Amino acid sequence: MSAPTTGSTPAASTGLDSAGTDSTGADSTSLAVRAAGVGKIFPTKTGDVVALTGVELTVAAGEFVSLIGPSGCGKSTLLRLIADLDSTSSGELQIFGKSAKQARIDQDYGIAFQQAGLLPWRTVAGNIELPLELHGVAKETRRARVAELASLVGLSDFVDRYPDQLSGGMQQRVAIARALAEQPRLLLMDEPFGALDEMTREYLQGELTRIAKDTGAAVVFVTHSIPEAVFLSDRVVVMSPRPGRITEILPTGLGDVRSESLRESPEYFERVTAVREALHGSPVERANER
Ligand SMILES: Nc1ncnc2c1ncn2[C@@H]1O[C@H](COP(=O)(O)OP(=O)(O)OP(=O)(O)O)[C@@H](O)[C@H]1O
Repeated sequence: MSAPTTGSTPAASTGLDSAGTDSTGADSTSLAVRAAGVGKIFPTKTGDVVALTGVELTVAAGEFVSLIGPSGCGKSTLLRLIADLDSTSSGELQIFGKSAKQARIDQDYGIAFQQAGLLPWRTVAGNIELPLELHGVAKETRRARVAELASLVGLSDFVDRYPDQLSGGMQQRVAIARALAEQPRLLLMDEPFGALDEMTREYLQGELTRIAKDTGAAVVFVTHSIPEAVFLSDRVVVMSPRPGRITEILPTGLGDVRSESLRESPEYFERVTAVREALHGSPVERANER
């Protein structure tokens, strides 16, 4: 993971000047994601739903950014726009300086969702190599890459198993390996640990920070969990609904290595409190609202 980059202020700016250069001097092609004034409206029978408005966000190469906010604030919509699974209604979105469509064609990112979405009739190896197979990668190359990825996610002894022979956490690790198969520079993850028990979840959080660091991939991670967002991220993006927008971006500044002891450190509690207050207001503010 990289050090926190652009600011902690409410996301009033992309941090980019007119030359497409951010405050760290990086040009837009070295940014994993650049969203400038991005909006999304879903027309429905009962009227337009403004899912996102004025989203300004940059994610640096190798940076880990979480999106957090109440249900319906547009977290998944933003991730789907980045993944080119849906199109923006306004604003500009670039992935490594390209359109979302071009980045999809170039396989610049891998995706993992809450449901692992494995093919039950294929083994672990068969699932991991699927994207490579679909893109015509030779069998020998696929085999070597599967071995590498299975080792990365700690499943070397399970490559011949089928999904229904694996725990939920192991299935999710297969999904992460599959998302990494084509060595993407960006991982898009929508609550990938949401369906797991707390212990497995914490274990996989540690694994994911290690994998992100080892591969150098940037990560955009959607979660409902404040501790999870803080533990994983270089920056936490706080969103609010009606219409969905970014209200605050908080750098965690917790350093590159995420050890289990971090979860009990004062710095960690401080950041968790800061994100909680950005989401819900301070206890005094909440009491005054009652
Ligand atoms: N295809 C669609 N058609 C109409 N409205 C949609 C569509 N997809 C999303 N929305 C609306 O857009 C808003 C944002 O939805 P989105 O799923 O992005 O929120 P979210 O923050 O990911 O929510 P959750 O945390 O519950 O998953 C919601 O009001 C939702 O009802």
